[in-house]
Amino acid sequence: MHDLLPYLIIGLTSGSVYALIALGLVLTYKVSNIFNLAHGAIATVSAYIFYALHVQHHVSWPLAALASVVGAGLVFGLIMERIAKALEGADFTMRIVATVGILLLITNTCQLAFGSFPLPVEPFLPVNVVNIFGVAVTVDRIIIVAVALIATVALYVFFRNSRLGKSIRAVVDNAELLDLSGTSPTRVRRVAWIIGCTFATLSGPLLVDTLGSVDVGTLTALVIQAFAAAALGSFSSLPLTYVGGLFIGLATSVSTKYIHTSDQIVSAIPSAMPFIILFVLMLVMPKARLVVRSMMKRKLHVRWSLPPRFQIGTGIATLTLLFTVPLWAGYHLGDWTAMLSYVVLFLSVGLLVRTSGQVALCHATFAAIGAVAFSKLAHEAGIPWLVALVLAGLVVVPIGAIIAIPAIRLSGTFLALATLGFGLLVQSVFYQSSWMFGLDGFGLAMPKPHLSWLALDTDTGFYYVVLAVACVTALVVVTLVRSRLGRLLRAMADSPQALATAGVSVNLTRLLVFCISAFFAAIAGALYGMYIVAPTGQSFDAFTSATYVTLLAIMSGIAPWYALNGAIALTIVSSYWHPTGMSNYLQILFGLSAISVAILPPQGLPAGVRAKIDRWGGANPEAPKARQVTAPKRDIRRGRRISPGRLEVQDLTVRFGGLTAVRNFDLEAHTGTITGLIGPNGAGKTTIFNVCSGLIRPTGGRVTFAGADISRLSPAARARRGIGRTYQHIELWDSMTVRQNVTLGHEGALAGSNIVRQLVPMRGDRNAAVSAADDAIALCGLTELADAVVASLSTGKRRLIELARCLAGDFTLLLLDEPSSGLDAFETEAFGHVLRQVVEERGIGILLVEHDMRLVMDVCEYIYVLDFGEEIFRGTPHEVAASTVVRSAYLGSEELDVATRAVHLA
Ligand SMILES: Nc1ncnc2c1ncn2[C@@H]1O[C@H](COP(=O)(O)OP(=O)(O)OP(=O)(O)O)[C@@H](O)[C@H]1O
Repeated sequence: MHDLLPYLIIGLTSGSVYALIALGLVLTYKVSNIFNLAHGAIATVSAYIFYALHVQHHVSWPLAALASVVGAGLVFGLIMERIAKALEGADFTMRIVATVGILLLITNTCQLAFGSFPLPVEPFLPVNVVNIFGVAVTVDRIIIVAVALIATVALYVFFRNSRLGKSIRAVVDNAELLDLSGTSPTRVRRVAWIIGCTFATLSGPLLVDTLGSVDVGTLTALVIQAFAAAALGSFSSLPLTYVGGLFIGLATSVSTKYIHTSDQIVSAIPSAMPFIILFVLMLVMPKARLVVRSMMKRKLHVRWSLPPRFQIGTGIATLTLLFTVPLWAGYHLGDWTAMLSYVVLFLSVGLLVRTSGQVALCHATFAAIGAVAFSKLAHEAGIPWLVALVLAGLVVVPIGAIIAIPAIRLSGTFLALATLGFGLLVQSVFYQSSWMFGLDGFGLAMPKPHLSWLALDTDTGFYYVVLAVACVTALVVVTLVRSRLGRLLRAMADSPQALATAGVSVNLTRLLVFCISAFFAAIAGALYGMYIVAPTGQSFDAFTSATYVTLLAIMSGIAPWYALNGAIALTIVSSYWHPTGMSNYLQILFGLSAISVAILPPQGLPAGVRAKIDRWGGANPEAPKARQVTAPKRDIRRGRRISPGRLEVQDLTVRFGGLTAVRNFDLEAHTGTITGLIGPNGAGKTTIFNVCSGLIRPTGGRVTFAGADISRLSPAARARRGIGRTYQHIELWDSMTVRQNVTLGHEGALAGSNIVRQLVPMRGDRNAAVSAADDAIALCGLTELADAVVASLSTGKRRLIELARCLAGDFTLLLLDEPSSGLDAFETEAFGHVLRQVVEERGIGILLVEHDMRLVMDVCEYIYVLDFGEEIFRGTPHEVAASTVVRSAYLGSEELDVATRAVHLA
């Protein structure tokens, strides 16, 4: 034990600093839903201000510390609150992009001002030694631990007892309510941001004292320790976050005592401890804790791209230009080669981030492993160049699959965190090992392609090889984006839930896209490594993955243009124009662009100009033009009556923590009828739907469909069995057209859980899907809007599209959740008519949750009435209308009165 004490003291000291940063991170996350990746960078600023005042201008350390902690804390608190407010309507991708932008801005400004090398600082806290349990401890360590403890206790007491602290807690729970009570949520959030940033700035000088130097990298990367500590505190509990920080410090320090080995990988474990903890926590933490509260969905951008004719023209011109590069590039040729390898990398990143909407921050790691695998295969094993390149890509595919595991559990910021943690873990444990780049620092041997009859290993020859690989990659990615998988990915980006309830095994889709993306990133890494000649770990720094994602977020255009633009911005600009600090200025520009793109999504070209270009290019995609729909006079599926089935819910109970949303509920819904499920707000209707479609696991009870117990089936499997649904809060694939949405409603079950079918349709699939979509679109009166992008349509139309999507699918029972809300009286009547028609002609069943009682009474044959999660009545519309129990549950509801009168008159 006595031997252990020094490690415990070191661990407590560093852990205290981690705890401080983590507390600030949690506080700001709680009030704004923003995980600030730049939180460590804010600590860096205070460290540099302290350095400038104390070391360069000889200000006494207490004054320098006060100025750097309070000054930077206040300024950053105010700035960050403004940015967080501007980001309120932004989706999670843009939130991540904005904070990476801030990180780039801060770190590169610091590097311009103070250089990239560590600056030494003499310890300024007292270093006299005191004896604790027989161990000599310097006073500075005691001070650091005490400062963190006092700050944590003060923060806790402030939260519990002060009015402002209570307001901060209230703003987390219900900002509107706080506003109504007369306290400005903005002011409260501002205070929280100032406190949060001050906790970061406080850790800056403390860490400088412990490390004896200031540098950008170390302090900025501390955000990972902070994230790990915050994860241990479930991203919400301040005391647990403090304990989490201490735990990480202790785990790191104590493991150095016990891990003494010559094995390079095992010996790297202590320094990688925070990344290991973060990654493992992301894998094992209960999913419920990883749900971001009230996070905005992906923004509804109506994407515009050049008409195909112009794209082909631009493509030919670009290819011609790229083909002639060796003729005029001179000594810049190498940079053009690097640029092309980045095109491959950015296409791979874009497939994940832009097409499928998943922010993964580990592509630098995929690239590093690809480079290493290629070196081993081509250099050590002597495998022919092209085979080695493809094999290097394939080696990384299983790693992509492993990363897809957290992607299945996590989304948004948490996926970004887990993947960044993975990248840093690989970097700190494996980069220096002989498995990867080795300790000698000489770099990998990267053979270039060699043919006896063609000079491929010259600079020019190699340029053309990389150009060829980039073109093939672009072709494959563009084809993929336009293929069935591309449609699934775009749908997944907009609403994975809707995709799952359309019958698609979304996890498989995720797995596929991660594997494909990892494959191309590995190829890019190998090519980039060949360009560098002898790459080392530094060529693939894990943090650069965040820069790639940010860069892609600010680039316009569809594949492959965004990749080309991004690669040119990253490599070619600084190749031709390189004043001192150019790369820093460029990164600052990326950072500023990322912040502005996140805050103010680019509007692109004015609509008039776009329309003109569309006309010149012979396309007019934005105008909702009525494509000649070949809807048959009779629905081709009308003749096909489905076999009778029954959805049965037995003894269902659903609890959310202490709240029982549904209690011992039974229900039957038959094919060939419309069954109503009504009840006041909060009665538990949507919860029952979620259980039936597999989105919620009930606390008790079971669900059977067509005689089979489906209680344990996934949402996609239930959809494939014939249960379709719409959502109370419309879940459409907003970036797609009406026709694409409805067609995918049919294609979903065909893609299902089959890896090949998700990639390529069977013969005839496409025609069947288009035909089913045309029918459904015509049935719902949407023919005129078939080519309109759904994001641009009214709520009423969007409800109809959701119904059409369901009708295009091969479903036998539809769960419709408040489908008429947003429709006017005329549309509702027509809607009721459509429902009756499909039930009559196709024989499907409908379970209808609806607040429009007139519609319910009009179309339903049997109705279940629910209140506070329990059935209060069941019967025919007449019986329901006559029931005093129902009337008292709906006390004051005019709708019920009107509808009741309608029933009695009928
Ligand atoms: N994921 C959840 N976590 C905690 N509570 C939940 C969750 N989902 C629903 N609830 C609660 O369960 C109860 C039933 O909600 P539900 O949405 O099923 O009601 P509803 O009848 O559909 O209401 P409405 O007509 O307003 O949509 C409500 O008190 C709601 O706040």
